[in-house]
Amino acid sequence: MDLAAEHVTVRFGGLVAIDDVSIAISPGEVLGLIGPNGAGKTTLVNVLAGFQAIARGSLRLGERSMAGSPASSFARSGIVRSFQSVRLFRGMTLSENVEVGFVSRGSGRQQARERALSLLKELNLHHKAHHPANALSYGEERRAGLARALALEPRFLLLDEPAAGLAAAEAEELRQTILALRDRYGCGILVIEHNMALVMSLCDRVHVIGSGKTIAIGTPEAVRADQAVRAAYLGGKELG
Ligand SMILES: Nc1ncnc2c1ncn2[C@@H]1O[C@H](COP(=O)(O)OP(=O)(O)OP(=O)(O)O)[C@@H](O)[C@H]1O
Repeated sequence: MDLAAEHVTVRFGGLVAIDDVSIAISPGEVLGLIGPNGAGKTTLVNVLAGFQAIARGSLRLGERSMAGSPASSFARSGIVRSFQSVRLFRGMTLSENVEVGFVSRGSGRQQARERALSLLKELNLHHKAHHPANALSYGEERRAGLARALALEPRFLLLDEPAAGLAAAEAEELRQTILALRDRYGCGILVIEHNMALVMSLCDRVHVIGSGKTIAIGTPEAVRADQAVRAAYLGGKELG
């Protein structure tokens, strides 16, 4: 069951932020969404997560039309979006932050606690489980954001620049974590990311947009070699 936007257009007043774009994510794949600043990446992810109304086009999860449904209905269907800045509940422990997600999906308190601890272990954060959420390092906070998103049991996980601000070693750790989570949970993962080395090594496919339009869709190798991508996206420079 794919999550797909077809021929979608989004306008902000007179500005066409997304112009007839079709994008699809399949379960179990990691799809990169790249493009220069202002290309429309965040807007497109907001469309897929149900946070942004569309002027034209369609949106579906499998056979089910999602356009016009409230954001809560996207979340209930397993479409989970993470934000660039992690919004943890600061007055709670890390574990409690994750438990909230499991409880919202119907787990009892005890089960939520067990599942939170097991997830934190997978993300190499169990040593911080009972620390206040405001006592995490930057890298830990980013992984905590991932834990929070995973506690919502996503079928599709939409990640907005998960590696922003991470050092190379932390970005590599994040890459391995994302792939392990994909393999374990089988969810489709869309990643907006400016770190090209990470995009090229993490993604099964890459969707490139510029000025609200699709420039190319393909494997990392195909996209890296694409003349239109080089010209429009990087002014002819080598990608990655
Ligand atoms: N709420 C809004 N109101 C008006 N214009 C908006 C709004 N959100 C985005 N835009 C405009 O739409 C275009 C696409 O923005 P968007 O944030 O989706 O791009 P992006 O590719 O995510 O950029 P970045 O890489 O800088 O985050 C930009 O021209 C932006 O200024």
